[in-house]
Amino acid sequence: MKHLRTLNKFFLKYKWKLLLGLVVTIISRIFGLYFIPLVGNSTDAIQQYLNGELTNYDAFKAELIQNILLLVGTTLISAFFTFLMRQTFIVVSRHIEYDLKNVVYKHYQELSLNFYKKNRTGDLMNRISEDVTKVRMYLGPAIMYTVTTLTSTVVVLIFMIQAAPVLTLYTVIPLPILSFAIYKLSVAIQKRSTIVQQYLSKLNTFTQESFSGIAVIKSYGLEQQTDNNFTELSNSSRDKNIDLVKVQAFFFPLMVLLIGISNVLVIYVGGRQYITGQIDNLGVIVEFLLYVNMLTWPVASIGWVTSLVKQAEASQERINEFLDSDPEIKNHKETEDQIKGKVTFKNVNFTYEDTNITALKNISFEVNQGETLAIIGKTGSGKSTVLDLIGRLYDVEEGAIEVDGKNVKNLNLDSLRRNIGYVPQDAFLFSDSIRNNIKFGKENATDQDVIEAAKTASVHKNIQSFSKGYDTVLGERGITLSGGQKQRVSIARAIIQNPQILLFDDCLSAVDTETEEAILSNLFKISRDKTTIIVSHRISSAKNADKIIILEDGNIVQQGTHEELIKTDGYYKELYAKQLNEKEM
Ligand SMILES: Nc1ncnc2c1ncn2[C@@H]1O[C@H](COP(=O)(O)OP(=O)(O)OP(=O)(O)O)[C@@H](O)[C@H]1O
Repeated sequence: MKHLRTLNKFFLKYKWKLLLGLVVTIISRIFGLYFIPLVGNSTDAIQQYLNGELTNYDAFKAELIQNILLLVGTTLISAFFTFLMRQTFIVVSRHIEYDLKNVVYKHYQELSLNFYKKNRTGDLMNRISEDVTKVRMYLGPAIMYTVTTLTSTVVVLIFMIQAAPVLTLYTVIPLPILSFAIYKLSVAIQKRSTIVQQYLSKLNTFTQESFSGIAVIKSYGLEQQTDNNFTELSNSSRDKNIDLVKVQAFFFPLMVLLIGISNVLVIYVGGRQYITGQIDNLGVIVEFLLYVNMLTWPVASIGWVTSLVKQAEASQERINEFLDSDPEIKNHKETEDQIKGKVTFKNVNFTYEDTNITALKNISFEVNQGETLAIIGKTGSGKSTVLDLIGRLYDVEEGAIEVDGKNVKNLNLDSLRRNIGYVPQDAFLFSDSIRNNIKFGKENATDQDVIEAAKTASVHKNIQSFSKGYDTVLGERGITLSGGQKQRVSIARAIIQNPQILLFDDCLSAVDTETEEAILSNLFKISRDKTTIIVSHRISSAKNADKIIILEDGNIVQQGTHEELIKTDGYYKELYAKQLNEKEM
């Protein structure tokens, strides 16, 4: 139970509701069982009247009517309290499920990129949905049935022992066997349902990927192969489901068999005791038959509840594994910082933990507030890594990265990131309206702000040409926009937040040189007091920058202005000549 201890704080939060649930359950059980002595009493009265021991017909009739009214009354009261019982326990379990999901989601958001690289999205989703649902089964039904079982068993046993102690002993003998058998069965069911669940996850991932990659599947003519793979997977999934159903089919017959054995024992032992005079009235046997049936479900539920708790324990362990993992990137300063934008790299070395690739080697440079730096280099030379390190998506071990002369590790993380407008290489747009995609950068932005940002990113005219304008809803991953349009919406999103540092990661690659020029000149106007770093493969993006650095295999191999670099032999000069040639052709 050690993993489930994490949930104790939630129990404390809802302690009064849970206590109320306990009281309500006890009341509902007492009233729920009260009808049994009434039935026994009525049977005895009928027996006495038939034997001639009771001669007054009116008194006999009055007793029966009184019993019937009491029976209806107590059952109604019990039903009402059973309703309240569900309203407390199950409602609390839903509240805790909600709280737990929020806690997990918030923690996920705080975890670093490295965590996301190590764990698959499907797994993350499963833990926040499937696993939390399993934990809810412990919080709601498991606790509710435990309380019901305990109260029912205690109340029933008190009633039974009062009526006939020896008969009680015989009739409860099969019940622990029933509980154990149900437990074994539940474990077998659980094992099989875990496998079914895994197959379901595989099927989901497969279908999701094949729909997302439908363009590749179609263009390579892979429909038949994909279809075959799907059929194979769904056949295995069906077989595992059939395995599960076979075991589940034992559940009710087993219960009926064991209830039957208890009933036979009541009739056999009770009958013998009645014949030998150890029991005075037949009503006791009738009462016991009802008691046994009232006890069966609670006792059977012990086995079921045990397996629910075991499943919840396993799920909570998986949830805790993520909850206990510390975000690698931590905020070391509570108070906010005013960011101006000067960026300095001092002898920075950086190696990716998972691939062991040293992406940056002894990198040093400085960009003052208001300046523009361009980073040029071949693919894989470390350009994107430079940008990622400024916003502390990763922390460096060797060397230092400073903003406004302070190590980024000592700045308030929130202030730092809010002052960075980052446009990634692969523009990611949410399945939402264009307006909201741009506003993502600044929640309280007005429509005018959105339009201004879109104008600066040279995408306003395109958006206006859509019939729904800024309200155009983008499909999953923004598929209704062209590559260049996506990049520009993504630029507008960075600009709207009015950050002090703008980081553009090769985000003009999909626009023509004319549009590129328009965007760069607009950016120049709005970023006079801001620091801009542009990563690019194109000279046209870099030529107006205050500084240009050339990266090769993680090293700075050249630096200077456009004018200086085109006069120096090296990568920049070659690239310039090549791109000039292409333009002329
Ligand atoms: N998240 C990552 N985890 C592990 N290794 C990485 C990661 N990102 C990049 N690398 C590796 O680090 C090196 C530098 O990559 P980086 O993305 O910084 O290059 P780049 O110059 O931006 O390339 P491109 O122009 O193709 O975008 C590459 O060898 C790459 O394989």
